[in-house]
Amino acid sequence: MEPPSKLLLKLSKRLFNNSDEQASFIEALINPKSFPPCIIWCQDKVENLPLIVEEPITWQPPFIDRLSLGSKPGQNPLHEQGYFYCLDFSSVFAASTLLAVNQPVQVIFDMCAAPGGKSIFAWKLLQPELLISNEVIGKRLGMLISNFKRCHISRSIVVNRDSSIFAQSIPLSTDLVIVDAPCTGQSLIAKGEKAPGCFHPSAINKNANRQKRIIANSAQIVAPQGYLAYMTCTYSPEENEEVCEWLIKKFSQFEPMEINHLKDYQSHLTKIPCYRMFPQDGLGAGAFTALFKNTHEGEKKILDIDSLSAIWINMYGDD
Ligand SMILES: C[S@@+](CC[C@H](N)C(=O)[O-])C[C@H]1O[C@@H](n2cnc3c(N)ncnc32)[C@H](O)[C@@H]1O
Repeated sequence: MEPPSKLLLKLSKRLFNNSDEQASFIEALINPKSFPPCIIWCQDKVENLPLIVEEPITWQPPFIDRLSLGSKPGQNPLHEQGYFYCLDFSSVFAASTLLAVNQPVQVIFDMCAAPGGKSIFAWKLLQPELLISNEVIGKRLGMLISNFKRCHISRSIVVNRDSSIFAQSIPLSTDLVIVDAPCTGQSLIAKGEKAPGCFHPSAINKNANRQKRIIANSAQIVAPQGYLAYMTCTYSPEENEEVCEWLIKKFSQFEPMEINHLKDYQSHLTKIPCYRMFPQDGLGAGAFTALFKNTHEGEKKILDIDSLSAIWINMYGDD
């Protein structure tokens, strides 16, 4: 076990006032552990799943199962048959703000989609008429498309453009935009994975600038009365609360929403409702999440699918 770096110590002091909390956060990072895996049921659940399912958290949606530590759901034949998609509980936590979306959603746009977890969660929960999943990095498209094919994610299209293109081509057209932003990935450390330079101020700054650019472009495609969800898997306030504060300053029509089921996880690092899960909570390596509503009244613009230059389409349930 390596001693905590100065940068990690500094971050812990910014995140927690209490020295015990600082110590448990640092301990979770320098002494990583495994967390129970989860699955999203994309098709109907099967009886007698040959995997041990943990007691659900109170707000856990019925299409999610948390499995016992060490379960390998990806090796079960039902996985290959597309019954479920595997993800970690941190992703479930982050996507769970979407449980607060309380109006019908016709179009969902996932701006940072590969390998597809948040897209599939949103598709299953909100059953949109159309799911548009964008992945800007070409070599990550294969896994996104193969997951959608395997899990039979219908009425969906995959696109591959920079967020600025969509801000221009499909403004005010989408009921829900998800930004699961590229980030420094500090929570990977709590899983025993590598994230080189993730605590370094220059990496944090570079990511924060990219996140602001992506969320600003994404905000422009949200329809009046639509939603914008922002999430990361990193701990730095610059990439999380500060991006959200920047967003509402720049686009004052976006109102951050209170998420009742996450109130115990509310971040004390900002006055606006934002939610964090930490590795020392024992459920997952950590996540940040917030949901905004576009309070503008007005007409939603019609979305021209042809303008998107889709690279994969499954409109009829075939793949
Ligand atoms: C945290 S991952 C997304 C995980 C995915 N939402 C899921 O739940 O499976 C962030 C994604 O953003 C993509 N990305 C990187 N740079 C980007 C950019 N400039 N604009 C949009 N997405 C970007 C990455 O390729 C990566 O796939």
